[in-house]
Amino acid sequence: ERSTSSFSYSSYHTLEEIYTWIDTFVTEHSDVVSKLQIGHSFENRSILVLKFSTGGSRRPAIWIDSGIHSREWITHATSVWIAKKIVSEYSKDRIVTDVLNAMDIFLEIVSNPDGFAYTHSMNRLWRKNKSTRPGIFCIGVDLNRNWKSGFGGNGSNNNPCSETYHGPSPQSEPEVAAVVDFIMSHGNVKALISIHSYSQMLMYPYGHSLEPVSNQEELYHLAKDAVQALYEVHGIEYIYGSISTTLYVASGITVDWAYDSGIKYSFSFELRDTGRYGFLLPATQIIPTAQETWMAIRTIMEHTLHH
Ligand SMILES: CS(=N)(=N)C[C@@H](Cc1ccccc1)C(=O)O
Ligand SMILES: [Zn+2]
Repeated sequence: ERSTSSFSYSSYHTLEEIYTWIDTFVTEHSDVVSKLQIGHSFENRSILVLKFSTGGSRRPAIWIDSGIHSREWITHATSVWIAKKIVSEYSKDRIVTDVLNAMDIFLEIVSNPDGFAYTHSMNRLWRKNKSTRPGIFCIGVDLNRNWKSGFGGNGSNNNPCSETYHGPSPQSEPEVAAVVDFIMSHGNVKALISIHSYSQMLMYPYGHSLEPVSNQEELYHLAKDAVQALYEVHGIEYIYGSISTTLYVASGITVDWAYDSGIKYSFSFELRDTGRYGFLLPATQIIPTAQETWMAIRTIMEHTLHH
């Protein structure tokens, strides 16, 4: 469509609709937003990242990704709404203005485009990417088990038919390698937020081990403040803590790699709900979910700016 104001933020959209929206959004806000292509998926779809920047060069940055698990549709929809929120709050909201005057924000809305297209075409509950390998008869790698930190450990699976198949080697998947290459070459990413659904949780490393990270106290209190900011919007309650102690042991995950790569503010969200609808969250909950999630993310951004 010609303008993002005719886009329905309270509906779920296809990959093509989101990619078209991205082009319109960048055109409309070209003073602050640009579109980067950081790579291609296994099936050769573009992997796109929105860059929010008000100037400078190689400013400290915040990375946000959603949709690594393709069936978690609420996460892409939340990221689209948040993209719009960032540009509408700049020069209005003091925290957003301060953040964007000092830092860049990178937002990868569709981290698993092949899987996402497949959830629209063939299998709504597809989770993994769509990679195939000779002699292996099951499709896809769990992109939240393919990262180097703790790769192949407990809470990931060596069986290609498993939903938590970690792949043949760390970063074997183009969708993961593209993000690793981008963040490593940028070299100044201070915070990473990886958005999943569902369970209503805000978690931080480690997933692959029970040992606390060095700044565990700081992350605990930041998560507490973020969850409180979220709660104040619609009264939705989140639990928070380290992944391995709050949820389960999971190895080769995004936030463990980020943390071990020096990104000390690494978080993973599990958005609404707690299982009533699960991955099939009704579209009527998109905007309320995005509104509350934004307040938690804004809290994390503010802390990152000042520490
Ligand atoms: C329901 S789910 N698949 N999003 C749960 C998700 C939990 C998790 C999130 C972040 C880091 C580690 C683990 C996973 O198993 O990958
Ligand atoms: Zn997930």
